[in-house]
Amino acid sequence: MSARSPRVLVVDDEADLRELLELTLVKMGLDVDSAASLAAARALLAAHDYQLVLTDMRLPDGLGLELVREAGAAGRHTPVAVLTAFGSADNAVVALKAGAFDYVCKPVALDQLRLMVASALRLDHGAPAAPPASRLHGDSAVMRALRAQIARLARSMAPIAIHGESGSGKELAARDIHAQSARAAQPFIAVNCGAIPEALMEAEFFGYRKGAFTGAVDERDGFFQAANGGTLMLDEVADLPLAMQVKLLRAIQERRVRKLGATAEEPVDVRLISATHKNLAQCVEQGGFRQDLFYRLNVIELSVPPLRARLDDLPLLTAAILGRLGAAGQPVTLGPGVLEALSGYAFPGNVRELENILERALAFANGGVIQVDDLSLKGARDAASLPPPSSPAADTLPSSLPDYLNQVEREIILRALARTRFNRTQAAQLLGISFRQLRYQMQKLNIQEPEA
Ligand SMILES: Nc1ncnc2c1ncn2[C@@H]1O[C@H](COP(=O)(O)OP(=O)(O)OP(=O)(O)O)[C@@H](O)[C@H]1O
Repeated sequence: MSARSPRVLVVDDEADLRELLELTLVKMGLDVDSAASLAAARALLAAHDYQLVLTDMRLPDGLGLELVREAGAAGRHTPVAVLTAFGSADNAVVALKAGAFDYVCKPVALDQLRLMVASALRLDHGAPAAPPASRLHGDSAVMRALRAQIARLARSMAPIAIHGESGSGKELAARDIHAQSARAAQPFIAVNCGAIPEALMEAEFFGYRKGAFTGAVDERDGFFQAANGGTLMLDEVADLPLAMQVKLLRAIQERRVRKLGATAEEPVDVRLISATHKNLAQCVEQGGFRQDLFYRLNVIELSVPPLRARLDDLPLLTAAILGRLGAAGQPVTLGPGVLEALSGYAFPGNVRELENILERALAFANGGVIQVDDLSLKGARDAASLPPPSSPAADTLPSSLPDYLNQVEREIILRALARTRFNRTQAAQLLGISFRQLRYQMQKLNIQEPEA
């Protein structure tokens, strides 16, 4: 073996398994050392640099977890992966929480072992040398702590659950984690779990073979295959129907998925990030979310604070947003008192709402200078707490809730379209939804552009 091969340490007291692991790793072109106890492992770790340590959980003189903790405490960046008995989610989760890079279930599936090892070795070669600048602007203490936490978490495979109000920057945080990880060159796929019709979910997540169902004219990959080697973000994860939760749990445990209509499963190497603005633990208590899936997804929690809890960030955030808005033409600046006015606002829609407020203000502003009046903050508050003109009186109820909601939605979309002269991109931005969502809702509600 050439001196430049990556060096890996295998720690296991079962001679058979140790040999199998050694053989597999040597075949991957690696230099392999092995140890049968913690003491032997420590001696080797003190003498050599390893790119990966793979250790059994239970060793004659202690727990493999101790190697995980020691690597962390010594500030060594050696990733440590743990072998755990199949089905013992506890061990896997405990190891990840303690800072393990990843885990492998016994009996060891060699294809999965190879994927794990390859992904650990990318830490040395694939991770961006200088991690890209964070997309999360803000200089408040909470924001700085969040960025530091992200930089730490990016190096492992541990699933991360991001919690935060709508528009607070959860997706941005997830993108940061991915961009700072050794997976950065692989895909980042974000899925809005609330936006997929239940009947299509399995096909969307796992893919399908040609002819699996009527309309399956070609073979298609699902989100898992698309994110292979990279990161899969499950946004609005609380909206997953229970039946899909079961299937997802299975895919996560087995690290394999089966396309609809296929007989064989395929291994997938995907880091999971989930996000929700709901209290997931409460959803579990109320029976809307499976405890076992919660446990698997919630290994490491990241919380993105609402904008009103970090108003110190307003100057930087505003500058960044204005920089973007002004990029097309003349620079945009703020008139006197504007930042103060913004500081007094509660931002129920968080940074996304700040973006909308500034964009709308710019449309009203003269000469690229936004004044306090242009912000129409009060209006923004009214819009948030809506009652539309045709709302029923407080003590009456609509005869049909869906019809009533459709009517409300229709009126608001029409208002936004009127304000933007039927520019759907701008109208979608005003409403804080995507262009596609707006187009879909317009079709659903039969809103048509007036003939010129
Ligand atoms: N700290 C920040 N710095 C700069 N831009 C930010 C920051 N936080 C959020 N944004 C911007 O605000 C908008 C909303 O952010 P993002 O989509 O990440 O929020 P979210 O929490 O995922 O929202 P939702 O819950 O609705 O999915 C985006 O346009 C994003 O670029």
